[in-house]
Order: sequence, then structure tokens, then C-alpha cells
Amino acid sequence: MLADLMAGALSDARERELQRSLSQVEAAALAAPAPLDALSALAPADRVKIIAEVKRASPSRGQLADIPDPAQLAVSYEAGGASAISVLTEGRKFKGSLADLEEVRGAVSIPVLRKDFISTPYQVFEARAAGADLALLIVAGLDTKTLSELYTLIRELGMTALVETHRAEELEQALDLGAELIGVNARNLSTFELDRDLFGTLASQIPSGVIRVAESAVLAPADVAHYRAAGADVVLIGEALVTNDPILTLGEFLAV
Ligand SMILES: O=C(O)c1ccccc1NCC(=O)[C@H](O)[C@H](O)COP(=O)(O)O
Repeated sequence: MLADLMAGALSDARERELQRSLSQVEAAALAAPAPLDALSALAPADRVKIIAEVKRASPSRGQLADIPDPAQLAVSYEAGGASAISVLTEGRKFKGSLADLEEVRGAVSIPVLRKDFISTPYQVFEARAAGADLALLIVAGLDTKTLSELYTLIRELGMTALVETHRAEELEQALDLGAELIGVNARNLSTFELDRDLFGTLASQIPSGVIRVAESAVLAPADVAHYRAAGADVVLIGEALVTNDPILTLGEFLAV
């Protein structure tokens, strides 16, 4: 399934490239206002931090929420205490878009992540041109050379990479890159199985100085507490926030 998602996202990016060339999107990325400092916003603190996700639908859960106004939802997230916003920009399975990201960027003053299946420089430039401060790199979806090249490009653009892992070997690759923000996704992106204990297993191998992000499978405050006890600096949450009152739910999650 991950291979299909990567291929679909690449194919859609190639379609967009017919309308806006690589050199045009690169120029737009370089002309965009400077990215926000996501590493400072997500730095370890005496309380857990939350990246709140704009998520309409997903391959594992189908339709989750309509979200006619992603900017309004993001404003609620910021008001509720989120430290950053994740915007799923993949269109086929998640019903997201770069327009969502642009709208969110224009409405909040905290960092914004492009959460997508990125495998080319074009997609990184698109993210920056749309105002993203962070971009997701999924280690399982990229060969070592491409992972390294995209990581370098993201940094050259002044952005931050959220380097996502799910296995010990992938974590090694993320550490070899020198990644400063590493995610452990509880969701296996091929089988959709969830393992909330995976974070604790892998996080113990992440050195201090690297920001540890626990991704997925938070449905209740106890899940946030579970990740926090296992060493999470940041928790990335989608479904629970888009299917409940976002401000109330963030308040409960941040109170753990
Ligand atoms: O959410 C999915 O079904 C999914 C399937 C395949 C690839 C990625 C997928 N989701 C992206 C994410 O990583 C989550 O949206 C994010 O971590 C939030 O997860 P949750 O809080 O469980 O909605």
C-alpha cells in the first residue's frame, strides 16, 4: 500500500508539473516568505507538545470529517495549544491538497507541515512555495540516495524534515542522516496495523538532542500519556481531533 501511495502522489505531482514547471515551482519556493523555526517550536519542554493534523479521510479509516474550511480548523488548533499543524496534501485517499496547506499557512502563526508521500525535489519545492515550514520524509518509501538528497534540499530551503520511521533499520537511516526531528509512526503504512508500543521500543535508541515525535493511534488522553511516558517530546494527532471538538480535545490531551 505504501508503494501505491508513493506512486499515486508522484503521478499527481507529474500532472501538476505540466501546468507549473520545476523551474517555476523552484522560483516560487525561493521567493516565499522564510520558513518558521519548527525545531524551536517543537523543542522538548516540561509538557508534551502536539502537532495537530488536518485529515479528511484516510486509506485505513475512510471518510473522517468534511473540513470545508481547513484554515478555520487550524485556527482552532492553534487556539487549543497545538505547537504545529500537519496538513495532509495527498488528494486520492486523504482528500487533501496544497490549497489546504496555503489556506492554513495564511491563517496561523505556528509551523505547518506538508504531510504527503514526497519522493522528488518538485514536491519539496511545492511544499515551500505553498508556505510549508516542514516536510515529511517517509524512510520506508525512499531509497537511501533519494532520502539523503531530499533531506539536504529541505534543509537548504531553510525547512525542517520530519523523518518518519517504523522499524529499527529505518531509525538507523534517520540517525545517519543527522535528522533532528524523528517520527515513529505506530501505523504500519502497508498493513495499517497499529502498535502503540513501537514508539517506546524505538525511542530508547534516539539520542537526546533529537526531537522525538510519536505519530498516530491517539484516541484518548491515556494514549498521549503512554507516549509521553515512553519519551515522546511531541505527539502527532489526526483522527481524534477532526472527529471531536478540537479545542476541548486538545485541552484534554495537553493536560496529561
Ligand atoms: O491514516 C492512515 O490510514 C494512513 C494510511 C497509510 C499511510 C498514512 C496514513 N496516515 C498518515 C498518518 O501518519 C496519520 O495521519 C497521522 O500520523 C495521524 O494519525 P491518527 O492520529 O491515527 O489519525
